[in-house]
Amino acid sequence: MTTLRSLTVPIGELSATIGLLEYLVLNDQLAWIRSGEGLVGFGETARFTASGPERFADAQQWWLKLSGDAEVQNPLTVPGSGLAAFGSFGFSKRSPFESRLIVPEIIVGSRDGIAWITQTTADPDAELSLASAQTALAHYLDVIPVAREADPADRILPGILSEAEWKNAVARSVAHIKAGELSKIVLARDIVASLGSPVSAAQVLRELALRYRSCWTYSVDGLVGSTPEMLIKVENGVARARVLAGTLDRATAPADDPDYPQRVLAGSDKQRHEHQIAIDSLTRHLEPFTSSMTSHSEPFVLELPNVWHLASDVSAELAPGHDGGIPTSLALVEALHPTAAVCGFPTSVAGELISELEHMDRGPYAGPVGWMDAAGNGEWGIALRGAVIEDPHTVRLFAGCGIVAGSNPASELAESWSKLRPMLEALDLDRAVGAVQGS
Ligand SMILES: C=C(O[C@H]1C=CC=C(C(=O)O)[C@@H]1O)C(=O)O
Repeated sequence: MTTLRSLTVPIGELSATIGLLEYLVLNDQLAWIRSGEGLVGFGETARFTASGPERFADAQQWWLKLSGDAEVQNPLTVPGSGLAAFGSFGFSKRSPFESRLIVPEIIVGSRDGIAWITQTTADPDAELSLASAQTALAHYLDVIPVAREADPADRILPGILSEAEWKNAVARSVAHIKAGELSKIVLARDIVASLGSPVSAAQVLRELALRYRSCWTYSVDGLVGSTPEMLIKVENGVARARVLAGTLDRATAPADDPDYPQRVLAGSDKQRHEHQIAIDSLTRHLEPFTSSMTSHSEPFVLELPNVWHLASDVSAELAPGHDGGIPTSLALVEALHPTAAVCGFPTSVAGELISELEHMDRGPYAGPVGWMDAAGNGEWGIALRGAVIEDPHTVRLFAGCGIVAGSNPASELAESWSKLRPMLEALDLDRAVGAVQGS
């Protein structure tokens, strides 16, 4: 294995209004942005790939060795500064999708008003200095951004299942739940954006990061989106999660009824049941790694531009493990994925039923996506409200819905469209939806 060298240098403050968004220029951009802050990566110095049930453990082993051997110069103590990797993991242990960790050549980071640049090289003779980092960054930024216009040939095509087939799968899920085999399953579907002119991933990311400022906008190797759900983040020994389950579409909400989300979402037994299963699964799996844990006693209503969600924030002090060390963010990801917000309960029964009823490989959709650093910190969202860019003209969008005994197939289908909307808007395809609905 090669030995990496990395240098981090603080840089002046970023633009207060757009922050890191000005660095979103490439189609193969690595990104993790919330409210203009986070990490943006350029180029690639090291990569790890794996699939199967051991993908998290293998990635962890690779990262510990790589970061342990690296020569790191980092004057900052900010999570994400110094040597760091972006990552995306497959949802299923049976998926052929290659989970990956990527160490970029350049990272521009920003957090709580502190900004920095990190350069990482595998070349033992390469110069590492602020000047070399700025030269490399300038080279990546030296592209003329092409503004993609909606193309008359743009189409939305049905995915693996037609709408009727997917509603049938929801009805079959409800029957399994009523038969007592499981209490919740999260059933997903895909649609395909077929584009007349090539997609601009950078433009999609900028649109998402501007519209969904409170979400985590991500981009790793063609997986792009803006997720409202934090699987786990670790910062200096403290873990935090944002659990979501329970959804209400804002597009069909009455304009003159401010209590509507509280009454219809927070007041719904069906939605609260769906949420409770998700929060229970997260806290049960996180608890063994903690010395104390706090969460809201009641879920709150999270308002996003497209939907309202029932949400619970969890925070926990991490306890040292058998080796005396605090668990890394990736170790927690391995323990927590897949939660009942994207799989169901019991996990194994729901997982089996998902493969039987969805008829598709989720790939990285609903898998962990994010970054980690050499100190064990990291932020791993759940790859929701996103898409896979399969080629410049083909983008596959995914959305899923928690199904419980009280679920109705037509309502779940409508809910899945509300979750597809962020990506459809970012692709300028939201007006084309009517053409495929009802297929
Ligand atoms: C599975 C998805 O959303 C999950 C997260 C929040 C709310 C959900 C729900 O209400 O069904 C889902 O559990 C998705 O967006 O594809």
